[in-house]
Amino acid sequence: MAHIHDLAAEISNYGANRLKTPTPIRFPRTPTFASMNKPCRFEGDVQDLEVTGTLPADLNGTFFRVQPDHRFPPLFEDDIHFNGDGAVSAIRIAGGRAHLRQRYVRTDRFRAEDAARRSLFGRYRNPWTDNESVKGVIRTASNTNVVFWRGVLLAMKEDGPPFAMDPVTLETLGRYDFEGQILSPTFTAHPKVDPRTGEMVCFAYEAGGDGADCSVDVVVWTVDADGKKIEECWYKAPFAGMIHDCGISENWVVLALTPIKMDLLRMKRGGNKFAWDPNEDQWYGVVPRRGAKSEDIIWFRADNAFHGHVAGCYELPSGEIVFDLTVADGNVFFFFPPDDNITPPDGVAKRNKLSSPTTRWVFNPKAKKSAIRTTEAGDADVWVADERVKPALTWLTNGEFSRIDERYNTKPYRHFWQAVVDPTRPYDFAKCGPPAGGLFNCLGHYTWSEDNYHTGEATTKNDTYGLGEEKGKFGLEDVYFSGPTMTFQEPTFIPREGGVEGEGYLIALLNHLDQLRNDVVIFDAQNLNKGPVAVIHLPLKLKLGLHGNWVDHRDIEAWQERRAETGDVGPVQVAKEPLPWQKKVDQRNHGTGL
Ligand SMILES: C=Cc1ccc(O)c(OC)c1
Ligand SMILES: [Fe+2]
Repeated sequence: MAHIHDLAAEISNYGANRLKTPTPIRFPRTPTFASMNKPCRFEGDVQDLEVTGTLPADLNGTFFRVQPDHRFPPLFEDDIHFNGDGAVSAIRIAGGRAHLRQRYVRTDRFRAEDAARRSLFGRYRNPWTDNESVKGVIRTASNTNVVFWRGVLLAMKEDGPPFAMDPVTLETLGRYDFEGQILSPTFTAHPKVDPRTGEMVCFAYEAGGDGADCSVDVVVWTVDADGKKIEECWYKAPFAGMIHDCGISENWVVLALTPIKMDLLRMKRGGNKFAWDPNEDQWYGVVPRRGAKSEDIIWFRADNAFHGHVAGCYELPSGEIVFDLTVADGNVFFFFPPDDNITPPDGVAKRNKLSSPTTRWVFNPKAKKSAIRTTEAGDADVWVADERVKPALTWLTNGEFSRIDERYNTKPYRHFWQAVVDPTRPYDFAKCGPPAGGLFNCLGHYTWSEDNYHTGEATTKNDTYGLGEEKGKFGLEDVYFSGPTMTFQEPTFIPREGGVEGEGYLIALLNHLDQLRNDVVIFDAQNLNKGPVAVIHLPLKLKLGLHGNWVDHRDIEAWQERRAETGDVGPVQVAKEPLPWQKKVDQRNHGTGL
């Protein structure tokens, strides 16, 4: 008889792709749950982490980041990383010491599954694959971003509302509806704060119904620095696709609509929510930040491509909008392949290797536009620019997760940072296997050249706009290569108090793919090539996360005072009532005696 350890690899809880038994706990033996992405599921605290180098004495704050991390084995064996429960890590740095705290976000989804001690929610953003018992329960896993807002940490995923956590204890306080002001079924994971006004500009897509009906309704809000919703306007998108990130300039919001499309029939059949459409354009919706009306939107379209994350967005003296983001030349989300019923397989262009340059668009918000009608938008107009757009500039950086010094949101900026893919560097495949999540083996610091840096006062040399293909033509590159057994997660910029743009530190998680363990690395943000100034060693493996942010501890303390019972703002109020779409589900269930 085989030894019990030899059997482990052969035993599966799945048959025909379905979870057959919730116990004993066994995750699928698929790449989604292997290597760096083996479930972590750790909740706890580690005080006084080991450090190599010296933690800068002026650092007093917390690096918050979030990872998808399935609490239970999923209902479907082929489940995807993006469907994991949000687990928030907080790296608290002060007085030259560092500490780790990690907690799951107690979403409604988490609580329902925790009570049942098994998974109940099915495929990514497809409620037709759920257990009947969770009908009407908010499905979001809050696994994409953690944003500090007016004293609370908001854990966000674009398929549902944010959940508020205490930034010190990481206790989940509850669903956050902005004190009853925002009741949409969905909410972005990429809100943007205007450093000049303190406003948060946010949006939602698939926002018109229950958040799972493939609606083309898009909404953009502004919440002011005092927490009051001061702007709200609803728009129609040309199709039900994904709008993951946005940019804000002083007067405009730019929404990037990516050609991965939802399909309700496919969902009802138990299939994927999204499918890549290689025949669809990439679109950019431009709307005014103030006093907008639904017909003010202008959708610009360009050749098919896949959006990454936004670096900067600002206006030129001409009134045109500069919008910079990485744009890949194929389907980055391989787990949402084209739908054979919609895109015949032989019509799909074969792409063997994706390139992901930093792409600059210059949009004229006054461009001529025409109304089109679509089945999805019904009687409503969809406003589309008459002329297609082309990139103003394509800088052949090859990375993702662009970040800037966010004190320069809405303004001309000079610096950005990315997790960089450099396939020419050595990689130890024997020790590491395929690099889970992508070969982000470098961190890059990019500085736009004089010609491509628009201070807002200086006039622009228009001749620098052109389709240059040459690497390095558009600015300077400062890169650090981690080594053949390591990759990076998204970097976050930490500004130095009183410093100019880009002066400060860069913090990121480092994946040791051979040891299956993580470090936290801190660099001088302008000298990545010199290597980290400090490395914090975590005694465990986290998972591949999405986004993170640094919060200065003085901000947390100031808000603790304001949010005390006796403070001028008072304790945060979490949602007290179900969302409007949930109330309708309740009524339906009463009607049928359920
Ligand atoms: C990176 C983008 C992205 C887009 C949608 C998601 O649901 C998500 O979950 C972690 C991540
Ligand atoms: Fe993102």
